[in-house]
Amino acid sequence: MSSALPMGAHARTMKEMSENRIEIAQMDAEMARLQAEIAKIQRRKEEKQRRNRDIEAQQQVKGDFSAATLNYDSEECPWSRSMRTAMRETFKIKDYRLCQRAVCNANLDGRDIVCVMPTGGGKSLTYQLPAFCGTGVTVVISPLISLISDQIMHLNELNVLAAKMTGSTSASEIKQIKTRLTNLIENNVDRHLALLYVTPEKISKSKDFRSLLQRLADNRKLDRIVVDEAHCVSQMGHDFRPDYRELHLLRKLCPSVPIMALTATCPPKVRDDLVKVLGLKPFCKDNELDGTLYFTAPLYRPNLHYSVLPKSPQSKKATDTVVNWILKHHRYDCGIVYCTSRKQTEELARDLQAAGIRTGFYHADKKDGEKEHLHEQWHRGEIQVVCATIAFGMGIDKRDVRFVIHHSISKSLDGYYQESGRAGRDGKDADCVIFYRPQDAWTLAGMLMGGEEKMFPMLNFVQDVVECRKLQFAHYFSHSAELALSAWGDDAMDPCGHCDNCMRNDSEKEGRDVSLEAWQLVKLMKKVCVSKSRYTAQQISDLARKGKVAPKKNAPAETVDMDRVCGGLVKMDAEQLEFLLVWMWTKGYASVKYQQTAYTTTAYICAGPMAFQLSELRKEEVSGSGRTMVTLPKPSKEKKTPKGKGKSKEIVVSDDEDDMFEDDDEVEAEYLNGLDDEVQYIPYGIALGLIQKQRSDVGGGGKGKQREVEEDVIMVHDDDDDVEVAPVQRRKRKSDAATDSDEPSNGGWVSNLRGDVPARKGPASATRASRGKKRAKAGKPVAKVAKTTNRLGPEVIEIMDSDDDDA
Ligand SMILES: Nc1ncnc2c1ncn2[C@@H]1O[C@H](COP(=O)(O)OP(=O)(O)OP(=O)(O)O)[C@@H](O)[C@H]1O
Repeated sequence: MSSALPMGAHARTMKEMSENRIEIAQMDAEMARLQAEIAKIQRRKEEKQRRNRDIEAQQQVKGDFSAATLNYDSEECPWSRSMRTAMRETFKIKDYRLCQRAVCNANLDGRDIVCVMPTGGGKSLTYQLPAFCGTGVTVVISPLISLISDQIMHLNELNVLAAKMTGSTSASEIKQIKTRLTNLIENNVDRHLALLYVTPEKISKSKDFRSLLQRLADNRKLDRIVVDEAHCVSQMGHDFRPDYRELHLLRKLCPSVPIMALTATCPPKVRDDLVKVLGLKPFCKDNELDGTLYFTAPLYRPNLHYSVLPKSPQSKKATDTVVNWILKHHRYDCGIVYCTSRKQTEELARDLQAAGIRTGFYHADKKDGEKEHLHEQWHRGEIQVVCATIAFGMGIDKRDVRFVIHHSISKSLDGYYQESGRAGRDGKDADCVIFYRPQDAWTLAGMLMGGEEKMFPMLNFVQDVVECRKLQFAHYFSHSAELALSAWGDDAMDPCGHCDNCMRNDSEKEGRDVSLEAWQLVKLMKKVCVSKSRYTAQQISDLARKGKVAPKKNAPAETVDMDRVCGGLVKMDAEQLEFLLVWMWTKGYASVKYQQTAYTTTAYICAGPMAFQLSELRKEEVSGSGRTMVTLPKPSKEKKTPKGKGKSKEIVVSDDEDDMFEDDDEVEAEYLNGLDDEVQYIPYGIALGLIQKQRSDVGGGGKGKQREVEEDVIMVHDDDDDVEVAPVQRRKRKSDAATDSDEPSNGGWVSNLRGDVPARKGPASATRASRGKKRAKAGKPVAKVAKTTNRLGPEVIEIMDSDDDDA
């Protein structure tokens, strides 16, 4: 019997199948649309949940704050008048800030206190002023000698009697201090020592000092004990110090002496630890007369301008970027550059020094004496920039720090908030800049070997190119530290309007659908990490983009058939792909395994616990589904310097440093480089940095040094610290030919690099943009620089001036 269907039936069957296929495809499309919709709703739901938690936290902690300040924020206390006089006359401070008055009053009333105020918010005054007004001594426990020295220096300048007992205090000084304290106990003094600073080791290790404390307390001459940077007590904090644990001895030794704990960051777990370790009384409710008072003050500091800037994968270039940024934005200002390693602090300091910036370096390997010396030099302004590990900075009180740069990311966002908070303590504008590249995330992972819960908020911060930095801090601290959003000011939910993300164009903030790429990466990691689990993020990125990874010594290149594994190569720029990998790690699509050798720990990447959410799907289900939306930074358009001796490359310096791009070099470079493929434009400010650097490379900046190069080159004169950059010959760009005739023959651009570059006569701002575009399109940059590469690195060999339109 034949199974063949009659012709009509067959055609009907075929037709039905074909209709079914169409319907299935439509259903797939509908499902994909619904999934994207669900993902969107999910995001909106999370946003609403987050908002509700914010409101709850706000209401809850607002209550605590008002209870704590109710009785004390007044001028009605018996000591109010004398305290105000001391504040003005001795401390030269006109009025109280934030919750300073309430804390001072609570201190003089003998309360236990936990005070959380922003870095640079003025915590010191809250115990120094009561100490000055009291009759006994205030003992301050502080984690770092540099911090202590700084405070003592400042207090002595104000003529407040303060001393320190640390490892570097000489025997004769210690003797003197002890005599003073004994005299105080015996009521035998005219002017008493108001403040005595010690490190926590002094409490944990010196029996002699502990018995001195006890004697002071027994004789009612110990007014209070202040624990500065109190978060160091807790292992849950970002800066745990084992010696802080031993501070539990204090309450036992001097049970009736009030204790004050000060910090800028205090998550609930840290706060609980504080209470436990320091033996503080339970937090008081309402207007109880006993119990520990908890004060917080707004943590947002509007004078700090936060930004995250891209960092080159090559370390030399990365360092140059930092040097040039400083030269351009803060040539004569005081600042700190935080580095991850001791070696990095020294190298960067050398480069900055070579660029003519008075720079010192600071790290744990330096001897105590050297540290103190550097610290004093910095305080006196003899050193302008300090390149340091995080050993430098906690509690550093230099008011005029105009910038804090992080050459690499911090270990946690709490840490970053503290470190960057060293800037702008005088309330004036200051920049807080992180130079970030995704590979730093893996380096830090290798250093920390875990601790993702602390690292991820930091990574989210640097990878987020959309949300206002102030709001990111506010969300982080209000969740992680359960701090009230009100701690970020009354307008806590308003964007700051001046960070990099607030200043970014909306077009740069648009999310990109990377569902397919994320799916491919998950598939790839699942595949290769089963057969071999040792691929770094960089290698996974290579495999994903090229299907092969660079061979190790004498080994063949490792290849993966990407078509079979995940339907083809991942089509994404390398920088963006590494950025995506970090994002996948923070979201659980990827995870990290660590491999330790005697010298280093390497972080290897593999599929994470959430990977199944993507890997279980088919390619058609993820492709264009909108499941995974990420805003990636724009790929940088860095052009490669030609390799090989003698090869040269023309670079054109644009003149618009104070015109249409309003000093934003990156925007300027991006715009100009989009105009012409053959010529690389560099912004004027960066060119100045280059020239300055070369000047110090070749001439050392010494008096009378002169750099004259042959024809076609720029002459760098260094005469009595005046530098002239004199163009000697004009070189024509092809497109310039028509316009060159009316340009002066020797350019005439002479600039004194020591002072400000002479202001150019510029048209009114309304016409700047069109003028700038016209000039750039006509190929009329004011100055051109041709560059060769020699052993000193890039050498500027020619600067030519075109005209100034307004001349
Ligand atoms: N009420 C005030 N008015 C003006 N300036 C003040 C006031 N209170 C403190 N300052 C100044 O602000 C600067 C920062 O104060 P302080 O060193 O106490 O900050 P901090 O809160 O201890 O910061 P950190 O956590 O970084 O140690 C100091 O230079 C101090 O003199």
